[in-house]
Amino acid sequence: MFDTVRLIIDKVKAEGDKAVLEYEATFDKVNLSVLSVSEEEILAGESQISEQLKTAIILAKKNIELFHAAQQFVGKKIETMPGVTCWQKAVGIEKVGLYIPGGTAPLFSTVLMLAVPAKIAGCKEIVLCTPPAKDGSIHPAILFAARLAGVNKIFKAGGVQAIAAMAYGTESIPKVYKIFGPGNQYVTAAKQLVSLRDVAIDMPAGPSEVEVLADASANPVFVAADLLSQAEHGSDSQAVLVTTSEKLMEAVQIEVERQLMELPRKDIASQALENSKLILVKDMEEALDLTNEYAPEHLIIETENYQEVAERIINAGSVFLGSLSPESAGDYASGTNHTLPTNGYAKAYSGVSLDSFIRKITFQEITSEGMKTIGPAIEEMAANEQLDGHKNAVTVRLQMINKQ
Ligand SMILES: NC(=O)c1ccc[n+]([C@@H]2O[C@H](COP(=O)([O-])OP(=O)(O)OC[C@H]3O[C@@H](n4cnc5c(N)ncnc54)[C@H](O)[C@@H]3O)[C@@H](O)[C@H]2O)c1
Ligand SMILES: N[C@H](CO)Cc1c[nH]c[nH+]1
Ligand SMILES: [Zn+2]
Repeated sequence: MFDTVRLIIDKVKAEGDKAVLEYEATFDKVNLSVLSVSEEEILAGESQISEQLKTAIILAKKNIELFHAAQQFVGKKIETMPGVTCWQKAVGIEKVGLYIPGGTAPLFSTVLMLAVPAKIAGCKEIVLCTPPAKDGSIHPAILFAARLAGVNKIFKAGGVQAIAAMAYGTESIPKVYKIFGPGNQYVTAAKQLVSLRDVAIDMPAGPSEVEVLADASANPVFVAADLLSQAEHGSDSQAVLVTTSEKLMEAVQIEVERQLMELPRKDIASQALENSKLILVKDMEEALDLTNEYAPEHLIIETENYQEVAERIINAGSVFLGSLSPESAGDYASGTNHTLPTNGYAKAYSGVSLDSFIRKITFQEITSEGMKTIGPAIEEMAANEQLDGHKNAVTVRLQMINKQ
């Protein structure tokens, strides 16, 4: 797969819009003449959305805003020695590219998860790419959420070609400094390849995963619903139950089969269930070891003492506590971000947050008092690294200060 992805990236890098348009015809089966979404299309899209959906999107945006605005960095000035002051300032990344998946479902909720923190961070240019439908349109809710959250430009491009276009720039799609957003295995591979040299990325956020960690107190109807909620994302999604109760496991198995039949996306979900597992463990210790080793993107803890269990989680993307906290809450509207590391990457990466959209610049200011105290140590270290130019930059200042 990486070879195919590399080929697409190279062609987009060399041929720009022409290659993106060709790949849109190949992979999304759509014949486009332009990639950018016009103002008229955005307005027409907005008029197609029901008032109920607008209200729900506005509610979700408000919660996501509240949660991410509370993550604002407050840089403290630290006097490391008298007269030597150091501090950090957070600055938004100027140009960011958001990828919104659209292959199997139009994920307009992901627009909020990425554009809301980008806006709070102060990113100036927020570009969005998403695959169009076969008639060349973009789902109206994607357009509505994008406008609401402050996206500057929207383009009809999906998959590898979209990632390559944002990484290198084309005639119409601007080059950005960092690319964000989840996607299927092709999108994730493309993000990893372009990030080797040319652009930053948030993290590998691939096919969705959920683990439910449950004991005998859990409700099998809820557990089955949670497993299926992620299985329906794609045939490569994973839904895992880890439980200390054989009785619960059997009840969940029956419930999954029953609820699956009622799901419109039962074909996708049943393929995902083939990569999924119900695992019986001997005790909570074994459950915790297994969970921390799996490092699930999402973890739902439905046990009697879920707060104690949660204290012992060290590897997971986002955790949902108790029987009334389904993953769907975090996927849409509780306020936390749903763009999260998959495939074990939660051991090393955090999900998207306000921090993902900023850099911290360090500052320092030294007074003559500070230079007198710190200067000799710098001179000594520079001389021993045999870097006399460095030493001299301090010496000339100390000479001037000592003359005063
Ligand atoms: N980890 C997270 O935070 C998170 C959040 C939301 C969604 N997701 C996941 O995002 C994924 C979305 O996937 P999707 O497929 O629906 O949409 P997508 O937009 O990621 O992928 C669609 C694109 O894939 C490309 N493609 C398809 N087949 C190809 C091929 N054979 N070769 C090259 N390119 C090809 C096409 O260009 C198409 O535009 C799901 O797996 C979902 O679970 C993850
Ligand atoms: N569960 C996905 C994250 O892995 C996010 C999502 C969007 N819409 C519904 N769910
Ligand atoms: Zn989901």
